[in-house]
Amino acid sequence: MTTIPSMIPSPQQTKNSIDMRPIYIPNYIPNPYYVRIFDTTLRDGEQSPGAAMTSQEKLDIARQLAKLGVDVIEAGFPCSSQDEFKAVKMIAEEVGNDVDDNGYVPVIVGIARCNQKDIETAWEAVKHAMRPKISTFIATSPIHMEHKLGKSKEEVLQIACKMVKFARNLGCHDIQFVPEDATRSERDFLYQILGEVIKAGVTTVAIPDTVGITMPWEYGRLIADIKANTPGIENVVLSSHCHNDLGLAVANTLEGVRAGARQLEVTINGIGERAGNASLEEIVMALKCKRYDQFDGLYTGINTQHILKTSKMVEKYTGMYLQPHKALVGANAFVHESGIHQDGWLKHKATYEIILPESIGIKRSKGDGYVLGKLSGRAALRKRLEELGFQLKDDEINRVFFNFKALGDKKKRVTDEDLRTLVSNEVTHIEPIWKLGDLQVISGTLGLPSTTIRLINMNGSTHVACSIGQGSVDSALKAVNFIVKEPIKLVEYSVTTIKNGIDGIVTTYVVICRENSNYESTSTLSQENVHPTFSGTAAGTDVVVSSVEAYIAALNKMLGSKE
Ligand SMILES: CC(=O)SCCNC(=O)CCNC(=O)[C@H](O)C(C)(C)COP(=O)(O)OP(=O)(O)OC[C@H]1O[C@@H](n2cnc3c(N)ncnc32)[C@H](O)[C@@H]1OP(=O)(O)O
Ligand SMILES: CC(C)C(=O)C(=O)O
Ligand SMILES: [Mg+2]
Repeated sequence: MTTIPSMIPSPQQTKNSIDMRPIYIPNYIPNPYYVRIFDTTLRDGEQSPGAAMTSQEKLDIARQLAKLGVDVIEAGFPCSSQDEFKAVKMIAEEVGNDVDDNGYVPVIVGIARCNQKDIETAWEAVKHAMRPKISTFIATSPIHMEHKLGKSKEEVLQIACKMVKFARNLGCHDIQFVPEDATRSERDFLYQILGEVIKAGVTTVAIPDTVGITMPWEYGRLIADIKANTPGIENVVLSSHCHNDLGLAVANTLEGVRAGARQLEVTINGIGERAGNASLEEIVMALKCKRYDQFDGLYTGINTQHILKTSKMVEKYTGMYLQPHKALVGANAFVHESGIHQDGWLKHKATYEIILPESIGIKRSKGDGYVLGKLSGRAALRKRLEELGFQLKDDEINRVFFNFKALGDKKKRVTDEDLRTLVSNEVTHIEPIWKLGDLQVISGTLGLPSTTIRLINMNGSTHVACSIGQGSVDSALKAVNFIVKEPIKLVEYSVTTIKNGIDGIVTTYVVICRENSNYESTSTLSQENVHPTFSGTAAGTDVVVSSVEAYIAALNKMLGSKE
């Protein structure tokens, strides 16, 4: 066992030598403020239903995990299949020997049950790494020992010690022992078995909350109790391994580290068996955010700039897609929609953002960071309009804002296209060129729907046309097109009912632009090519009439607009 040097740096010294990774000694971390990150995305993460990866994909992720700077990569369960063995071996040979300029190379772990075949296979897979490690586990809770293993406490204790010694005799000197289902195990038995495997030669012991049943304060207490009661515990590194069945994996892990765990077992995006494991990004950023006020100066060696890239890679390879509101790496994690937040954020980012998104590798460009919708306010509307190249006066903003809110009530998002339409509506005050006279629709099961329409031009002339179409509305709009003879492209069409029931009022919203438009302009700020669009709305009890009226309203704006 390594003896502990007497010179331990203070938090202040640690503060000054920020993010220095101490040299790797299996059973001891030379800096008491350093927390090892043990990534198990490729082992427990892959146990997520449907997340299986090929050996090549696992190798790619392992390379990325090394860029992220994890201390330990649990690469897989070598005994589980041939391709899994190959994956772990490739990772050990390649990633496990790729030493960087600072001497960093990740430890490569293969997991094994407490039996000779698993352990031999794991060793064969990892032994070519510079820092190979075997993690061997056996359940210690009454329910698992009785119903799953069919073994007594004495048998489990004896198997565990025998298998640790077996692994050492193979030549493996860095061994982790895991008492599976530790949080439901009897305390005294836990202290006993941990004490015995430490004597048998393990370098780390992990305490898994295998079924995610534990409360944060219970998990913290368990770690503290193990530290206080396990013979020889000071000679090994204590590791936490928490599952998320009650959504507490991260909270439990953080309590674990506060109580003395100095290795944290985590996965990218929090993927893992059932509801997943503690998420690497959440743990690392929580430690970073609250390093001095809550965690006594504890720190990790993670290069946080690689978090987003790693998250995206794992999402893609596992097919485990992130919910938009996933902390830190979800699509909405740094996006603001409500007006009060947007206003604050536009004035000073830290009003609503606790970390710089750039610190986890998010690159923001213009227009990122906020979206417009029903709950947005004038500040964000003005900002986006400016980004799109529109400089509006206050009274114009107020009028656009009124219509913007009305649109927001109908749609989930108000897009840039919508904004351009709202502005074009605001700045064009047009005398109608066409009005609806009459229309008649024939529809049913006998033949195609057809519409006969009469439009009145501003010069007083009337024009009649008839058209068939895919449906009643389609036939009516086509009949309008026959009369007006303009190249119109329908960009958007939506109908909402204000009151349920067949007698309800329908509101129709139509957006059009010129087909093959040459009237393209360039937004001054975004430099995008922009086709002017024109909208119209109408309401009534007849959906076809309402649609035609909305279409004609948009058409009149288009005809009246200047290039
Ligand atoms: C909490 C965890 O995350 S543990 C890790 C879970 N991960 C996995 O299981 C993924 C990889 N697993 C596999 O590919 C397969 O389960 C294999 C290849 C390991 C084993 O397959 P099989 O031999 O067909 O066994 P099967 O999976 O059906 O059953 C597991 C056996 O291991 C035994 N076992 C379970 N845990 C342990 C252990 N830690 N030590 C020794 N034996 C164990 C069980 O009692 C059972 O034995 P039995 O068949 O005598 O009843
Ligand atoms: C086998 C161990 C490490 C585990 O994944 C668990 O108990 O959750
Ligand atoms: Mg687990």
